[in-house]
Amino acid sequence: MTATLEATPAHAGTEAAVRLTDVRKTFGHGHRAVTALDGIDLRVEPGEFVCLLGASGCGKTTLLNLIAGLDAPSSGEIALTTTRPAVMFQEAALMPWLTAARNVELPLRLAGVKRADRVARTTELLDLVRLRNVGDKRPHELSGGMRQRVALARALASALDGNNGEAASLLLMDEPFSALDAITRDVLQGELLRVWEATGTAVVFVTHDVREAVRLGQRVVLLSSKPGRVVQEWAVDGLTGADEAKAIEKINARLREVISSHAA
Ligand SMILES: Nc1ncnc2c1ncn2[C@@H]1O[C@H](COP(=O)(O)OP(=O)(O)OP(=O)(O)O)[C@@H](O)[C@H]1O
Repeated sequence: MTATLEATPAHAGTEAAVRLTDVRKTFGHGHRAVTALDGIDLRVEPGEFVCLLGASGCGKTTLLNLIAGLDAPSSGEIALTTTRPAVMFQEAALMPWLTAARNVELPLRLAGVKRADRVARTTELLDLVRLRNVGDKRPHELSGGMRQRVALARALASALDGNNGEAASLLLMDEPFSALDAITRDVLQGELLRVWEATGTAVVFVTHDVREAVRLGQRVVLLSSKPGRVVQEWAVDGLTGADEAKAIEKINARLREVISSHAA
């Protein structure tokens, strides 16, 4: 089950959805400089679901921001096949004065998509996240889980290239369910897997929850802290029952080891 980054020769010839080569990120200068990430090599295949796992402060958000193009690496290379990755954060950050449907439609409007196409695509996306009946509600009228579904639909809308209606080819998610209660989180994880299967998008999902990473991901990539480095990765696709439990236990043990070696 355990694999190293080098152990993916089957994809060597194909173009990756995301490819990071020797990426380093330092914040600040001189004796105050903090190296958040160092020597990160990572490849995510088209349509692959990868979970980035690590303790608080190990650089997960920094890495996602770099992939999203929200920040630039200090050195190294980042290559994406899409120019418009979809991004979803812990907080839904919806426009409170707009209805759910208008929130989903907003990125399409900003991209200059024609009204009839916008309406059709918004309806499709609300259907995809099972919110068709609440399109006319404002964010404060929705539950936390519903707001995150709207945020997911909006993220998918923002990733469209022009008005050709193509599904997102890369979805970047930063602990999107961590503020939700356990039952809602469980439901939303299932919904996300359904949306992933329906759209065929590649997903990079940041979490500090091993159980979540193993349930969702095809591959779990563990980062160390200060600086963040890839320490190990596991293929976890399709694991259920005892195999899933064993994987969770194994990854948890390794995560604890990484945290305690950092604390020592
Ligand atoms: N803008 C910034 N300026 C200075 N240091 C920063 C900045 N952003 C992040 N850092 C530092 O980089 C390191 C990685 O931070 P990052 O937020 O990426 O970690 P994380 O793994 O996402 O943490 P958490 O799980 O707690 O959200 C931390 O030491 C943090 O203090």
